[in-house]
Amino acid sequence: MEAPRTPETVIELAQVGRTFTVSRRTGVLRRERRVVHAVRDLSFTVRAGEFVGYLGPNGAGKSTTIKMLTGILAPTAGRISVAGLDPARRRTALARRIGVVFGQRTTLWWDLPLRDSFELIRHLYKVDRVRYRERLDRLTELLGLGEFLATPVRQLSLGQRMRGDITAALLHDPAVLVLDEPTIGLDVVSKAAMREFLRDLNAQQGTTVLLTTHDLGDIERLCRRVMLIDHGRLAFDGTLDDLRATAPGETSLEAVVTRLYTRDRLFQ
Ligand SMILES: Nc1ncnc2c1ncn2[C@@H]1O[C@H](COP(=O)(O)OP(=O)(O)OP(=O)(O)O)[C@@H](O)[C@H]1O
Repeated sequence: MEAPRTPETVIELAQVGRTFTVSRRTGVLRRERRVVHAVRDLSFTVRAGEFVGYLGPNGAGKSTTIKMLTGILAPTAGRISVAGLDPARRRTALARRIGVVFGQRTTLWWDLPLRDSFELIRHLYKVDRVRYRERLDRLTELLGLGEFLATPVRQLSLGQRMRGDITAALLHDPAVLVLDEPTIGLDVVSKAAMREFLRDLNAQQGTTVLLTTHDLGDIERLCRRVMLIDHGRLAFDGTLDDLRATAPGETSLEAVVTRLYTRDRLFQ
């Protein structure tokens, strides 16, 4: 009998660190320089087809990690590989293999109709015209984009814009999708639809998803695995059940996570 194949590793971080040097004025002619460790000694792997939640309190280092995974920031220590590439050195090549959505800001062209933004993205990523057409039709149907494809992005509601951003991130059929607060500000119906879409994408197409969110409903409904980062370090990595088991007696995930966030300190 053949041994089951272990899915390949698509994201790998080995002892990754990222520091920022900040300076502040402490007197008329004096400045004090301070080194901020946004991420320290961070190591983890994500395998193809996983749906991983990446949690942490404000300032924990989530955005810094995502920026390093997508090549926007280079690490100051350690090694990163995403889809077999070093993100900071191979940013353009990586862009063809991953999709990224920042819930707080759009990657679409503000003044252009949604359809034209997609067409520009097709050119940027050199997506074959026939495959692009098929994919756009499919995403239009799944995300209900039809009625506002001709609308300029600036006139879209937040929920419509978010569906546009998700489509833009998926047009080139990436193997990895990185989501930074994709449901922020969405109403309950739009949020449920977005979650259902993401769950199907992962289950049916095997797209690997790394999701950062402060919405624990996203985590409960989507993620089998959860990583928790605190002060730039990995504080927890396990299944949702493992996470619940860290705080026996707590019934809600919110209470469990609150306990972990505040275990050692409050607002340090
Ligand atoms: N460009 C920068 N210059 C200086 N310090 C920075 C910079 N970017 C991030 N930091 C610091 O690094 C730490 C981690 O920030 P990061 O934005 O990664 O946190 P986060 O987990 O995404 O927080 P939030 O949930 O509030 O978005 C914080 O202390 C932050 O002030």
